[in-house]
Amino acid sequence: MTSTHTATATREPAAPAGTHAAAPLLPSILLVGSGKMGGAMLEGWLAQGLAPSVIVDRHRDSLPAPHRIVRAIADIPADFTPDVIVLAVKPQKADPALQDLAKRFPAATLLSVMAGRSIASLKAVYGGEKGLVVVRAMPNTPCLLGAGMSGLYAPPEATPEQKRHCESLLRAVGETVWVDAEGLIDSVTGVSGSGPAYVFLLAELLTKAGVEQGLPEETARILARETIYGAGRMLHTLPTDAAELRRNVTSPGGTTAAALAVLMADDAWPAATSAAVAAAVTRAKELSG
Ligand SMILES: NC(=O)C1=CN([C@@H]2O[C@H](COP(=O)(O)OP(=O)(O)OC[C@H]3O[C@@H](n4cnc5c(N)ncnc54)[C@H](O)[C@@H]3O)[C@@H](O)[C@H]2O)C=CC1
Ligand SMILES: O=C(O)[C@@H]1CCC=N1
Repeated sequence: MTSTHTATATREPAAPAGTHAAAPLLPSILLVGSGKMGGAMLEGWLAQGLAPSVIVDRHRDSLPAPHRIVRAIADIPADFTPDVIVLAVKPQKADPALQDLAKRFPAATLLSVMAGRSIASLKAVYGGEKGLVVVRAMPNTPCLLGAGMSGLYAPPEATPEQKRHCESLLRAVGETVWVDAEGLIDSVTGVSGSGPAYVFLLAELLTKAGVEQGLPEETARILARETIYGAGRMLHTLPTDAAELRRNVTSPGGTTAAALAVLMADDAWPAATSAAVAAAVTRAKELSG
């Protein structure tokens, strides 16, 4: 994996939505799909200063001027040509949108955040027109708070400007890394694209375990949530790596050692985490199209 933004180089995430109104303009976009992922990115982009853009989604009603919202690709204003088309619909539902986009924008920079769908499959559906360049990205929903993590892959034909445009959009909502093989986007999906769900599951399970140990549910929920937040902040902020931070909590012969003996057994978290990430990557490859 290559990284133009290493963890140390871009340690601080983009500011949360609403705090960077005077930031330089991001490129203009045509965002197709403003659901959980497209909508999360859009909130950050709007806060950061997006060049006049158009959003296509039946399920979104309003957008601040000068941006425009339309319900279908056929309704995109005739005077509008985006710097980047961002495709954030479900991978299994992208083909009709791709075919409509191809008629309107035969030459375009397409930034796909869809899990699995390969560049080859997207270009095959887009048609034989010359000039389509597809960059793939795998963001995650913490983009909503400017704390996203995105992996990007650009094919050799992508120009520096196309790469810069795509990277600037993801950098506006969090941290970015470039990978140097398209298949590694599936690996990114298994780790950080789906990753927030693993952490939310941990919060659910810690809450349940706390209740089993006699805590009121709301108390257990707060303990779990704030523990994950605090540990995440330490990981993000301190130069210390995760293993060292874990050891710092673990007194010899103490309570944490007792818990970790259960969690770190070969057939417990080490095996379950590897199998879970592998399952996500396998599913991404099934969706490749
Ligand atoms: N949810 C997540 O955490 C992540 C999702 N992704 C990717 O983002 C994409 C979207 O996922 P979600 O946001 O979770 O799904 P979603 O179902 O919340 O959003 C999809 C949106 O696309 C809209 N849509 C569907 N067909 C359309 C069309 N032809 N034209 C315009 N809009 C259309 C729907 O109205 C909906 O609002 C997927 O490809 C997924 O793989 C990537 C990273 C993380
Ligand atoms: O579950 C999914 O397929 C998408 C991609 C990564 C996160 N959500």
